[in-house]
Amino acid sequence: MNGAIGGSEQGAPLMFDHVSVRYAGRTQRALDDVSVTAEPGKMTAVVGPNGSGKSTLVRTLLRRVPMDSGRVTVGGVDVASLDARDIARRVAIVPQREEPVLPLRVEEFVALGRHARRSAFGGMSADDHAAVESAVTRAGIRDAIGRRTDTLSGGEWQRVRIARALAQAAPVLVLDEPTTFLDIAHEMAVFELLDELAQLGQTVLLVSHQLNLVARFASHIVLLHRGTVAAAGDAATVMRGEILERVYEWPLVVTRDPAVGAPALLPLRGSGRHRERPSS
Ligand SMILES: Nc1ncnc2c1ncn2[C@@H]1O[C@H](COP(=O)(O)OP(=O)(O)OP(=O)(O)O)[C@@H](O)[C@H]1O
Repeated sequence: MNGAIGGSEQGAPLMFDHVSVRYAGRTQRALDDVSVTAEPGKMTAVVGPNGSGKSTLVRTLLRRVPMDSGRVTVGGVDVASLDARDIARRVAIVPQREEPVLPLRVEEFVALGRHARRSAFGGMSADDHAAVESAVTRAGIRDAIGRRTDTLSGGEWQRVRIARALAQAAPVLVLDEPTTFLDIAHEMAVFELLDELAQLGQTVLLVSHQLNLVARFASHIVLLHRGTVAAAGDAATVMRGEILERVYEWPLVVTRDPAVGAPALLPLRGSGRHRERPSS
């Protein structure tokens, strides 16, 4: 990821307000009275073990899950009152999973991010072209231009999907595990890009399993556990050994990231004769 950052939309607060969700056929709620606020100008991260409800929270934004109670607002407007196009003008989402369905070229796929801003029969405007161009540069996918999306590697496809969301130029950017499949350099570049976008005023909500990078970059962290908020706050508040061991059900220590001094998690070998404990 590289290139000039410019023309970012100013963010709007994204609020999940006492949200409860129960999927059909399940006795347990996937989310139980969860409240999360992502503020403009900040990177907010939602973390937690597999199945703790992170993607469900993202899905409530698209109204794709049955909410028992609560509401989700963007800039104070309830998403229940908006149609899909209105939501897409306000929130750009990179979902956790997605396969290239149509045989599109990369630049055509990124241009889909402009859909909500175009008239039904109009072609691409100069603004649309500029937004696609900027997204391609920011996402570092220029080398992939001209290629078909179904020929990309996992990491290339991930970055192309991020580019489509950037092209949307929405005030709120929501990414569900955007660095899966990415190597160290591309993963760091994504975190640095999101940090820059947040500093420019956008609202950035990130779902991630990369706790150590989240601790370095996010200003606000929400730890989900079995559909409830186990901890929320800055890295020092959430990245605590006793909390993380209980939630992840695995022995670990929290140490200091030598580069920046942020809390850093070190999982220990946890079973049988390999069980480790730090020497004190
Ligand atoms: N469509 C569905 N129908 C029934 N249960 C579902 C459905 N989608 C998710 N769940 C359940 O809801 C709970 C939360 O799932 P969710 O996908 O939100 O977790 P997650 O925190 O995103 O997990 P991961 O880290 O594995 O992606 C899990 O128990 C999951 O099995």
